[in-house]
Amino acid sequence: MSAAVRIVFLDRATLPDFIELKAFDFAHEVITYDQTKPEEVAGRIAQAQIVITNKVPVSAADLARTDGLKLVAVAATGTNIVDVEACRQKGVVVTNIRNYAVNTVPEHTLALIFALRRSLLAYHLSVARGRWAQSGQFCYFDYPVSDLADSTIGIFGSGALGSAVAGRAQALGMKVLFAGRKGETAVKKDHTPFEEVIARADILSLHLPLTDGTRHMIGAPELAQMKPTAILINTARGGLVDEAALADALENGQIGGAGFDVVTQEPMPDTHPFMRLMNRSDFILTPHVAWASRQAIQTLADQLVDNINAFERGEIRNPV
Ligand SMILES: NC(=O)C1=CN([C@@H]2O[C@H](COP(=O)(O)OP(=O)(O)OC[C@H]3O[C@@H](n4cnc5c(N)ncnc54)[C@H](O)[C@@H]3O)[C@@H](O)[C@H]2O)C=CC1
Ligand SMILES: O=C(O)C(=O)CO
Repeated sequence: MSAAVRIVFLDRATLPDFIELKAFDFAHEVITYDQTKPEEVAGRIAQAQIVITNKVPVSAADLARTDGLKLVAVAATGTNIVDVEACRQKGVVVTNIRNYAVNTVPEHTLALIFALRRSLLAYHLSVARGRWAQSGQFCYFDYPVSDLADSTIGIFGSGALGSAVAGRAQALGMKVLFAGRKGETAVKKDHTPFEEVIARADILSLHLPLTDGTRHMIGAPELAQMKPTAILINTARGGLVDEAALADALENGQIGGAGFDVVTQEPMPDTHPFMRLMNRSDFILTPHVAWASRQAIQTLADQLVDNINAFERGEIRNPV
């Protein structure tokens, strides 16, 4: 009989308790940790053959101490927490989860867009403060309200999520511009040069991975080129935007608003520049829950186990 494969799950608590993991169909033992601190990773994965991580970083130094590790199965689409190159050098396969969020992230993206374009939070809070009762008429106009129809959305990243947002935007009567890569002169078919999208879009929405090439792709120069009424939506990854520059741009009235689901350091520390923005009516922040519909998380969990079972049969699904 072959020895049981040791699977170490570093952050099970990033999947809610109501999510059930399907059975692994090979001889195995699972060691489950709810959470793992960065300094605990190396020790916990040293004797594992398979590591599951959602958001716990796995660095080259952590990999150096492993003996027999075959697979890092990322329980997410974004793999920026894993040193993929170091894995490649050690012959460790990295896989991710794909297409599970094609409803939940676009719906969350649109929710942020609707909320900002119609000042939903600002109106709700002003009603709570008694403003409606004091207004003397059936409505009041303290905050801007704009239709989405006939507006232009610039989408950065034309993969599964960018395309799914585009389809919904078109159904709402919006004009869609897919942005070319920053600094690229020859732009792909059906794409518009990066700088042109920055300048023309009423709504800019990010749907691309965090890499060395995309880090701070939206910084002070790009914010300065945006329309003063434009809003920036980031449901992709913290780090794509220079967050200090964004806070300044909102405070200086340089752009129209921002809706974020992700920040560079999660959980977000109290010292983060976004904490300055939390009482503004043109800013909304959610705590990385765009992916978190019940349906999407179950799909993710099922695909995670399917990928690992396939790997043990010799089939590599979703290699990164
Ligand atoms: N907030 C949340 O809960 C979630 C966030 N995400 C994030 O969304 C990102 C996108 O997810 P998917 O669309 O499923 O991935 P995907 O791999 O289908 O699409 C990513 C697209 O970005 C493009 N891209 C890569 N580098 C680029 C660059 N420098 N410039 C322009 N385009 C570039 C790729 O060619 C690809 O078309 C993930 O990498 C992840 O970080 C994903 C799921 C949930
Ligand atoms: O799938 C992803 O990349 C997410 O951010 C959700 O964990």
